[in-house]
Amino acid sequence: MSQAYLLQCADLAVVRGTRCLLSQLNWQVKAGELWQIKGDNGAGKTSLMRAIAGLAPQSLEGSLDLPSDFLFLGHKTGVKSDFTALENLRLHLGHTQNCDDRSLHDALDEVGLGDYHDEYAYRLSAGQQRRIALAQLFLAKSSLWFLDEPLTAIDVDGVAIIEACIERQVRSGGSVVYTSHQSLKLELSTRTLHLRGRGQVPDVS
Ligand SMILES: Nc1ncnc2c1ncn2[C@@H]1O[C@H](COP(=O)(O)OP(=O)(O)OP(=O)(O)O)[C@@H](O)[C@H]1O
Repeated sequence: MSQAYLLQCADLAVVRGTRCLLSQLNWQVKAGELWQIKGDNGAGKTSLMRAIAGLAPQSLEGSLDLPSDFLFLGHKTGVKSDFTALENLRLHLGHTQNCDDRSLHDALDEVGLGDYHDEYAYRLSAGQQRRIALAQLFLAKSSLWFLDEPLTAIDVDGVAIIEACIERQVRSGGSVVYTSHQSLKLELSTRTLHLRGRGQVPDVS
């Protein structure tokens, strides 16, 4: 893969069941770029991200090249209710990111969960549970982030935290690909991949 590109898709198609969602996707993401995947409900934004992230390999056709250490935050939190906030964060990071306990605590503080490190997730609100997952943005060393609807259930202060994380990632030479039905206020130019649904070729702009 060329050094300049973090993601390269060639002639990609995404299929769910018998339904082709998109086809002939030729798309490259360069280091330092911010991309928004747009499209109506059901156009295939989540399916595309999950397929690229390797979570639904059976739905993907075509060729794909990306770094192995990418970060994927799905629109479902994946938080386990009978684990504490700290345990969940440790679980999310798995073996891929070697983080000491201090860094984990600091990340939970950064997302406003300072008083909840040892609270079981089932005792946290929807937005607080989501913030556990978002704490990864303070720990991930990945060059490429995929964020699927990161603003879901997040309040105004939380949105500002996510915006700052995205800005920092892109300005430091990483790349972010995100979906959102809400607007992000970012001092960055954003490129767009527009999914038109029904197996059509997406627009790149
Ligand atoms: N589990 C599933 N099995 C089969 N088909 C599915 C499944 N989940 C989604 N689909 C199909 O894939 C299509 C795209 O869904 P997807 O969640 O990728 O859309 P989206 O663009 O992210 O939508 P939204 O904006 O509503 O989140 C849906 O219209 C549906 O037909």
